[in-house]
Amino acid sequence: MTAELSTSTPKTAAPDPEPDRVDLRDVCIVHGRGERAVVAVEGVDLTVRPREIVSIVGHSGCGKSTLLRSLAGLLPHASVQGSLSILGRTPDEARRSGLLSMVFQDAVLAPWRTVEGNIRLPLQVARGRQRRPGKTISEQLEVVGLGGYEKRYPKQLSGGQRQRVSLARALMMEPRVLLMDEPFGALDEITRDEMHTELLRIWETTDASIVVVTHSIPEAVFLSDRIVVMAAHPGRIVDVVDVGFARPRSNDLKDTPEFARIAHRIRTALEDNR
Ligand SMILES: Nc1ncnc2c1ncn2[C@@H]1O[C@H](COP(=O)(O)OP(=O)(O)OP(=O)(O)O)[C@@H](O)[C@H]1O
Repeated sequence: MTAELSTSTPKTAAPDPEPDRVDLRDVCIVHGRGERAVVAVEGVDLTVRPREIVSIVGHSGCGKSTLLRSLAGLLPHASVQGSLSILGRTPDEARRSGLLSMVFQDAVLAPWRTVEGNIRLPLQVARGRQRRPGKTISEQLEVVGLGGYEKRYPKQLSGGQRQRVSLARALMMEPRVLLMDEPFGALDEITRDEMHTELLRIWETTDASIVVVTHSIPEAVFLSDRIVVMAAHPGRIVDVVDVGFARPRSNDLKDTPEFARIAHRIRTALEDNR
């Protein structure tokens, strides 16, 4: 499906933006222009409440990463239509002020910098434009279970440890919204399970909402308060599933019938909308 959007469309906050939530209204995102334009996302409405964890699942190419990148203000303004409000601000403003940060699948650490140097990097780039960090680097490393690792280099860390550093870096400015794109996709299953409980433990120490893109249904069910199921051509939301498990959650939850029931509903929504 192709479409062309006005290049003058600004990426704006919603008309009456809620100051405490992420709000998307009728968001449409087009990659490219003219003949080559691809409608990656169409008609998306989504609200993420304070301290909510929302997962986005869907088949490859349905627009999950595109949607997440739009929330982070990482797409050209002209490609995004509709209103996006991050705690009453535009995505750009939210990212620049440190209200929002992002974790990617590959930890994206500079190999020539120590753990400490990697965590410090975004603070140096921002040079005072952001709010002051709430914790020291050492304190933040303690939070992610890597106390004493300041002087190590990325190559001296396991995949799970690198992702913890990436998380520590993202949390330095104490963001109110954390966006995660397949954060554990490159990890083996055992480490992944461990990182699920670790992420929830760390999240308990913050006041952040999390939006996480994942290909893993169990990961989505385990982490989330709500799961958004997307389908492709064009990328759109086809189901939203509430997950009511109490917190804190332990990995035993994954063996329960209720967990299986929710996972089944998600799988069915994905199959029905292939
Ligand atoms: N920079 C780009 N230019 C043109 N088309 C793009 C660009 N980025 C993504 N697309 C297209 O937009 C659609 C959505 O891509 P996106 O990466 O958001 O999907 P996804 O659901 O995250 O996929 P995956 O699960 O494989 O990562 C796809 O059809 C993709 O080919």
